[in-house]
Amino acid sequence: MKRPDPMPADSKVKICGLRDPDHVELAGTLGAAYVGFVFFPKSPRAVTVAEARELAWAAPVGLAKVALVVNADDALLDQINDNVAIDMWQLHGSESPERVAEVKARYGLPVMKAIGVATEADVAQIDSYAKVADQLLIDAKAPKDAVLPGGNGLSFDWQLVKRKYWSLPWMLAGGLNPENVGRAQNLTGARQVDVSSGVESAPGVKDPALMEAFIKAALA
Ligand SMILES: O=C(O)c1ccccc1N[C@@H]1O[C@H](COP(=O)(O)O)[C@@H](O)[C@H]1O
Repeated sequence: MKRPDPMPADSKVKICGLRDPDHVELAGTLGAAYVGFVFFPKSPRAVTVAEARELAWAAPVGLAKVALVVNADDALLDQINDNVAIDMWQLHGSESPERVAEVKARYGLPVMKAIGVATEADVAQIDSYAKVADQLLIDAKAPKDAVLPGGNGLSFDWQLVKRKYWSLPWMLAGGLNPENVGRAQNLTGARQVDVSSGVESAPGVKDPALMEAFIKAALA
């Protein structure tokens, strides 16, 4: 079905939580702009630094490799930075704006700050990060008892960010899948979308057919 408000030609897709080099290559071939590697041990998508190094090698030229960390200390960031050919940090914990600025200065790589949204008040705090981050990732706020701060396959009320303007690029995340991504893009105006659970057959297991369906739908 044709969309009433077609996405701009520069829509970008991030596939997060990849653990198989073949899937990294596939993501690039299918037209994803970013892949994410999760350095959070509690996640079913967690990879070691050594594994991520191999995954990064599998990425076709032009596919940006994003290191997802959660309240990581400098020791872990140094280890990743020294061993994995990453292009961007994704800070997905409760990092302060000051910590975002520190990470950016320490490594000279762009930083994408994830912000969990459930209410207008959450949306309001985005502005403090817009001053220091290179990109924003707007995700569903994790439930209080959740083990993971993201990657839970939960979406939020997209009306909260409908056609919002920030002075830097932002990415929509949280519970996206091949069926709902077009609607989410149309409603929010997001030019970038990120998915993890929505392209999996089981937690941590990416499904190539779902990856293809998602990327096609998001770039349509
Ligand atoms: O994917 C994970 O395991 C994860 C762990 C810790 C923090 C964030 C994580 N994933 C990110 O969460 C969002 C939404 O994911 P989903 O599509 O709802 O599963 C996405 O940005 C992932 O990068």
